[in-house]
Amino acid sequence: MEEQARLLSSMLFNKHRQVEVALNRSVLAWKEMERRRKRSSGVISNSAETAHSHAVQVCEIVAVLDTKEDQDNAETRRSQKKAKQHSQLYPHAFTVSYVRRTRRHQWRCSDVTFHSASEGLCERWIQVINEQLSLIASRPKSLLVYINPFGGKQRGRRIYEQKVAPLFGRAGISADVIVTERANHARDHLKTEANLDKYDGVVCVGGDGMFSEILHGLVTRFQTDNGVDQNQPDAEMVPCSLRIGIIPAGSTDCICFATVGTNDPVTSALHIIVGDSQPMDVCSVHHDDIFLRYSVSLLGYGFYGDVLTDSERKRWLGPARYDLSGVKTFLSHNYYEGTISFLPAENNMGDPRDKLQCRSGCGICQHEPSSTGTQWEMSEEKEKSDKGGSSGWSAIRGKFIAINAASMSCACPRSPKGLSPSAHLADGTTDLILVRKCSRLDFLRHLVRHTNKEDQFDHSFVEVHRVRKFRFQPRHHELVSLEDPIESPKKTGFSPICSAQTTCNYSTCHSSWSCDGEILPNAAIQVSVQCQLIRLFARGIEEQQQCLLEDPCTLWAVEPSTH
Ligand SMILES: CCCCCCCCCCCCC/C=C/[C@@H](O)[C@H](COP(=O)(O)O)NC(=O)CCCCC
Ligand SMILES: Nc1ncnc2c1ncn2[C@@H]1O[C@H](COP(=O)(O)OP(=O)(O)O)[C@@H](O)[C@H]1O
Ligand SMILES: [Ca+2]
Repeated sequence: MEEQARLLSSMLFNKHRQVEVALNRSVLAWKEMERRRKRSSGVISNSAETAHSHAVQVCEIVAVLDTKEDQDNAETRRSQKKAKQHSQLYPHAFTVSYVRRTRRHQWRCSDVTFHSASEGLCERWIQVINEQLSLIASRPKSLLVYINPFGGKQRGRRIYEQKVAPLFGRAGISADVIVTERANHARDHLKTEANLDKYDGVVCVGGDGMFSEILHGLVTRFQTDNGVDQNQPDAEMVPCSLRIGIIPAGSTDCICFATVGTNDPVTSALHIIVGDSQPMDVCSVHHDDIFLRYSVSLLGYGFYGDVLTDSERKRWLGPARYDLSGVKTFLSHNYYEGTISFLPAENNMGDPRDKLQCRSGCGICQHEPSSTGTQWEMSEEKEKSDKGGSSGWSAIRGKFIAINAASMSCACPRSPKGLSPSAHLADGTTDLILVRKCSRLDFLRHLVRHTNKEDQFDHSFVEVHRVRKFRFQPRHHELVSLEDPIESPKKTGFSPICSAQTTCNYSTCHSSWSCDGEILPNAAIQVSVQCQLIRLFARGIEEQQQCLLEDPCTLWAVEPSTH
């Protein structure tokens, strides 16, 4: 940690022990005086929080508040006589609320209260800490919150009111809350009505489907306001300046899980409060040059499309609908024919099998969209110059059980490493996973590997490509010859378990695309990745060692500038 001058340093009391408290521009630290004397010959620990020395990054302070009389008295009531005397001697106090990391990427809000005999000193501490917090421009002050009361286990409203709103209140964030009354309420409100100038961000309380509504509302609003025609697949899109926060209250919560590392409402609320920012790729999906939808997580045809279609009929089951539909779809064991064409990403963009996971501060995602745009233009150039010959595009025709495009890992509680563990959140590419026709047992092996440490791509029937664009054409669109009738849907291995089809028509011989949990109306699609089109109130998944400050003791090394 770079040594910085202290802004403030005082002898205060915490839990009736004398502590030296010091603040510089980046760290608030405190250590017990008595214990320090006792361990003069001992080793000073390097960790962020030892028994004697504590440090909190200023950027992770949630709030500092004057500690009210009644809190003080409550503390006194709990303690013994000595403590009571102590609190009479030091009646003034302030409380710092800060982010504390717990297990599995979860954050909690902890409090530390410092007491003093001097009211003025406490006021000074509150003022100086607040001054430092106000310098953090990335922190939101005003938010627009949409709650889906019916997402997941229908706990969205309660989660917001009980876990999130109190934290926003403590951090001094004002929030306008809209509880949605119908599907697409949030999307439509954002598209046309909401006065976005009033807000520093939009918060979505719900699942991936609800996030998708917010995404569509915001992205469409920004394109409309800037005269961008979304029906043009090659239009240069305008990034959204408002960040989106996700309070997970859905069934899969993949977008939250893959960007934060957990689907925990309190953790998400704290990432919003500290003003995190995580850029994210968005795929635009078109059919015959008509805009269909945007996707940030999974575009899945075949298996995942069929699971979703079936699960929609079982919404009343809540999140369990996916398990039931998953088993049913697995047993159906359908495969689908078609041609997938794709424009591969440049070699320096890594490979879906390179085991380089996208983590907080990921180097691959650090490129500004403009620089990635340059590479993109090079690909476009290559594509144009090669027209008629062997272009940069590749095409694969085949029989597929699943075609998945994962623009991020798609990690979620069901699959903690995700569909494509090395996919990047903001690199301008999507990982195309092609699962060819195989036996049920092989497909089961492939699925099970999503839940353990084995490589789900290490099968002869699975291939994976990192791409910037792709197109899919189902076979029934390619073939019109009656001499080559198409059966539907195709079964592999055993005889059909679910309803057998004997004739083919458009509706039965194709699957559907699941687009972040919404069904697309067309099977033939064109997809382009729009690099870093949106930003979330998140920071990507933290490496474990990022959870510790380097050395809180460095703050003690410099002389105080203020007392
Ligand atoms: C034998 C064990 C097999 C386990 C396989 C697990 C593989 C799970 C990968 C899940 C990827 C999820 C990608 C995200 C999809 C969501 O957008 C979508 C909608 O979410 P929500 O709005 O919150 O409901 N969820 C799904 O499509 C669920 C897929 C479940 C598949 C079993
Ligand atoms: N008030 C509402 N009534 C009905 N549907 C809604 C409402 N608000 C949002 N939705 C829709 O509910 C769907 C599922 O929402 P989501 O929050 O993702 O829950 P889940 O993860 O359980 O699918 C979304 O497609 C969204 O458009
Ligand atoms: Ca990506």
